[in-house]
Amino acid sequence: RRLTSPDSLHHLPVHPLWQSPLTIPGGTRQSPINIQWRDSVYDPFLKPLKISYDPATCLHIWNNGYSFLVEFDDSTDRSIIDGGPLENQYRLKQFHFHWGAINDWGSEHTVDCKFYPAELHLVHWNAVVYPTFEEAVMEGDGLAVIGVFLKLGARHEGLQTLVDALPAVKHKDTVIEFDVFDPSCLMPSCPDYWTYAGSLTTPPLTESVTWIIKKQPIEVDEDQLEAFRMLLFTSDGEEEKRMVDNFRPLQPLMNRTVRSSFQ
Ligand SMILES: Cc1ccn(O)c(=O)c1
Ligand SMILES: [Zn+2]
Repeated sequence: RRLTSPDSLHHLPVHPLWQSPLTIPGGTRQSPINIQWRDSVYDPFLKPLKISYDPATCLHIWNNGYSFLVEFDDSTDRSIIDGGPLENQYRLKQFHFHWGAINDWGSEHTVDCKFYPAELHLVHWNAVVYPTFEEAVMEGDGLAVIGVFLKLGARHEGLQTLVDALPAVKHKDTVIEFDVFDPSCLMPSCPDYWTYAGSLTTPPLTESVTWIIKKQPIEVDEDQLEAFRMLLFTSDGEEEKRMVDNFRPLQPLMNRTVRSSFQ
């Protein structure tokens, strides 16, 4: 006996993405988490993170209905990261952000329970071991995501070229060409990071991510954060819903240790 017939499902309220299951049954390494600075363990064997991105691999920006993604040509090893906690190199596929309706919250990870107004995620996959991104998403060592906190401060000139393009992707499922951008301009100058084993923060929430969270935030100004907040979750013609608060709630640390690359 089917508990819910297919047509009855259509009458359920539509859940925005991150209000999808808050916890994964049997999940032991979910993300995001609070990083308690004093509980993180310095690991002297952690290497410096090596980043080499080719700006020409940038393809387009698209509003996928829960963030805006800047996607890259990942058919070759032209934009990769290596070193850090990683066993081999990982290919850049896309980067996106999570942010709040106001500056008091918006990041996915917190540091000593402090939220930042936004968080950048640069998503890479293990093309050395897995043939496709889709397969890597299902494997424990499949993905590596660099997290960078955004704090309110000076205008970020590198981010501005991205901000200027956002009005063109206001609505869900809109895309524009964006063919030269070097995401390394979004990296803070300090090399220090925390790292831990976690998951995607959006469905399928698979436990396939080695997280590398930069200790130092980058500064952006109020106008740049406001530009994120004028994007819409909704498609053109639908009742407008501002794209804000697109972050997943904190998940239990369970049996994990956060390592630091610094003392
Ligand atoms: C692959 C993936 C998808 C969504 N988010 O938020 C991530 O950080 C990584
Ligand atoms: Zn993310």
